[in-house]
Amino acid sequence: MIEDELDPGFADLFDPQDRAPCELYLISPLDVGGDFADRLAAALDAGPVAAFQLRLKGHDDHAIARAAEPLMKICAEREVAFIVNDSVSLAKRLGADGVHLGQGDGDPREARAVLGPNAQIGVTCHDSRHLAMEAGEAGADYIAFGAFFPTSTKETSHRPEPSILSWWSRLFEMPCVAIGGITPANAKVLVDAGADFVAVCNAVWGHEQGPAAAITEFQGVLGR
Ligand SMILES: Cc1ncc(COP(=O)(O)OP(=O)(O)O)c(N)n1
Ligand SMILES: Cc1ncsc1CCOP(=O)(O)O
Ligand SMILES: [Mg+2]
Repeated sequence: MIEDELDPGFADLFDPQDRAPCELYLISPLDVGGDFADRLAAALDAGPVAAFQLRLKGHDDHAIARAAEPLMKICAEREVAFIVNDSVSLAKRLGADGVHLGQGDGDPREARAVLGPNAQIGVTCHDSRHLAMEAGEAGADYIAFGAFFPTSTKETSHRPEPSILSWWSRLFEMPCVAIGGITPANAKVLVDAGADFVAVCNAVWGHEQGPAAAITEFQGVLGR
């Protein structure tokens, strides 16, 4: 595989185990109505969370902006980064901390020009080392690999091996996010491989005992 040939062989340049502890990156459910604001607050109060991504589909910007307002406040009060999925213009309009871009969601360079130097810009890289290096060159702040495990949250067609996280974290300081079907029961392999963040949706919002219980369970497996 051509991408494997890009590995220059500096296998132990950085040890993934020496990186900062892995942190939680929460992805919103598609419906943030009803009591979701209370559920978000409960989740964020249950343990450290680095970032929350508002991931809504099929709504116009006005509706997303209305939904975002109380959630942004909850995040800001707890110093949790508020990331908008898909839309640079919406991230700008909301004054969000950053934007997450898929491969079809726009160019990180244009996002930087619009959002400025302090914005967090993340880029989906599926299972591709090539896309990850491209995103790094384009000025991304983090790259995301996935889906590592089966998920019903999104249709996915890429299934990286955890070793892609080790490869990345040995060579680059830029943080890498692992996403896709991650639960407290399967996260450890990604943490040990070098994930800087695990991005999670269903394991938190769909947890039988509620989101706070999920956050507590994740805390038990995020240490290296
Ligand atoms: C942290 C993180 N990683 C990956 C994705 C997926 O982004 P994308 O490929 O654009 O798919 P959608 O989420 O837009 O359906 C993400 N949102 N966040
Ligand atoms: C948005 C996204 N991108 C790749 S997998 C995925 C879904 C993550 O949600 P879950 O943690 O429920 O699998
Ligand atoms: Mg997208």
